[in-house]
Amino acid sequence: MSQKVAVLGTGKIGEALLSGMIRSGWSTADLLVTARRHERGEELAARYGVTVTGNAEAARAADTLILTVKPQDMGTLLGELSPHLPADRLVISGAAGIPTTFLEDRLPARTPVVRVMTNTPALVDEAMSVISAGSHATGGHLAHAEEIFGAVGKTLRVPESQQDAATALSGSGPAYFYFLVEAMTDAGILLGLPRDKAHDLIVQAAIGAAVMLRDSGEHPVTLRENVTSPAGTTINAIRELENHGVRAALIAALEAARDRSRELASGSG
Ligand SMILES: NC(=O)C1=CN([C@@H]2O[C@H](COP(=O)(O)OP(=O)(O)OC[C@H]3O[C@@H](n4cnc5c(N)ncnc54)[C@H](OP(=O)(O)O)[C@@H]3O)[C@@H](O)[C@H]2O)C=CC1
Ligand SMILES: O=C(O)[C@@H]1CCC=N1
Repeated sequence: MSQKVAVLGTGKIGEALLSGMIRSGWSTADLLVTARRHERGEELAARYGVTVTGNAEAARAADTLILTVKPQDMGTLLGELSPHLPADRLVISGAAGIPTTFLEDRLPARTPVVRVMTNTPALVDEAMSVISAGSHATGGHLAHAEEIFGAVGKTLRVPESQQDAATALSGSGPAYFYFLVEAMTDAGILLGLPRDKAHDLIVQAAIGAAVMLRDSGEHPVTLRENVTSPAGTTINAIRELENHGVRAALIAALEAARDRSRELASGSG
């Protein structure tokens, strides 16, 4: 028997997941989506050939519901779907900061809830989706969440107490790398390179470094030391990074992201 999956609140993350599920072979007949705006629903139906429906109907029809609204919209969405949700349906939340207890308190008793923090590289099947069980979710529910999010990249199970940290590292993580690329491209302009060439050089350096980090088995320190010749160019740059406190800035930045994730826990922040 086919399992129906509904994506509720299909914005950037919901669409990234939906498109990945279709790319990886899910039948559109088994997928439902909801959107707040009529024109957004029409856009998704035209782009993917999926059925667009209301939140109440999705709650009644789907075996698994994936909620990809903003944390601030989660309370309203749960209010819309909860009265229509049959027992034992799996509810997966993709929202930053929102604890599984927030959903459990607003859904029918003993509803299994799984919390997932994915990231935008889902669009190119290179996401990291960090998965935690709520109090009524079983290993089978976690495995089902892994099957769904495995369509768009890697998955990792963590205790829910680590979700705010995971959100700071990997949910927000791509933004830090885009920021670094943007800043280094500006440096290329300062050094007299045309912007398009500076961009290409930095992006390829990022891709090469990322593949080596993933595939070489070497520690990042070793990889950096291998680039850093005695009395060479790289050590001059590293000294400036240390002088400007870049390491401390990154630690503080991720701590601030973790703190914001904690603040979102009420769903109203
Ligand atoms: N963007 C990212 O990099 C990541 C985001 N997340 C999490 O994913 C979630 C979604 O983020 P993102 O995709 O960026 O946000 P978007 O605003 O792009 O998507 C959320 C969508 O939900 C819709 N929506 C809101 N309320 C309802 C409702 N009651 N019924 C149906 N649809 C509704 C919104 O409609 P409308 O268009 O009218 O606003 C919007 O299209 C957030 O909780 C975020 O924390 C997680 C990992 C990474
Ligand atoms: O900035 C945010 O709140 C979302 C969650 C993780 C990435 N983007």
